[in-house]
Amino acid sequence: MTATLTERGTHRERRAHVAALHAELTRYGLVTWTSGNVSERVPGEDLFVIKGSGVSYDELSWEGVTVCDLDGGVVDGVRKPSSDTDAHAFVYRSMPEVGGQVHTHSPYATAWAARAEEIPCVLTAMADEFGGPIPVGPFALIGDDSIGQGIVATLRGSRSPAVLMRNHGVFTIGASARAAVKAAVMAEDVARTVHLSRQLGEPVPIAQEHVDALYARYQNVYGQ
Ligand SMILES: O=C(CO)[C@@H](O)[C@H](O)COP(=O)(O)O
Repeated sequence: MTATLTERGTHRERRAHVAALHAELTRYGLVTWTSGNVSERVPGEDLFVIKGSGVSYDELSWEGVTVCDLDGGVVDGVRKPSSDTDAHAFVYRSMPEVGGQVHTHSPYATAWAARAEEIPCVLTAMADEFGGPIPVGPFALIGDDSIGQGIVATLRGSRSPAVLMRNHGVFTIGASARAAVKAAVMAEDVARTVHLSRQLGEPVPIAQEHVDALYARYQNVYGQ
């Protein structure tokens, strides 16, 4: 990652959009202090925008979001980009269909990550959004593209847009940053419900044919 840190004010609208999406992370209780981040690809430009490292959510405006190239180098901005910039860059380079990414330490889902245990598909809402269990990715150190490699290795070929990176937290992908935020919100919701269910006994799995049918309906028919 290079850091020229000069502000030219490019991609201001997308940076403002990504800055505003961070409010969803606090709204749903997915992050504490300055943990977590959101990024979004700039279509057609081999660039993405990502939260500045350690920037307070209360102060986050477009200037708190930095423009990077797909190697993680800073292109425009006055904030050093997120610690996870190289990880996000690796995912954007490896998965052209990904338009947005989110990272959180949301408590219930991260509790599953701490146990390196996938969340089994025992809720229709899981079949809808994740198309099966939420998988666990490998342990990876923070700061280079190791996390990105783990995300790609786990999610490539999976229907889940979320991975629980072992001992760390939740990383989600989507066609847009908003879609990745939704996956992060839903991941925490089902992590909590399945945890509660396990306090009552053993949750009942959903048959694969029903998971497939639910996923197809939600992805293709649900909504307006
Ligand atoms: O856990 C990590 C690193 O993966 C981050 O979520 C930090 O919690 C926030 O880092 P910045 O995005 O602010 O650098």
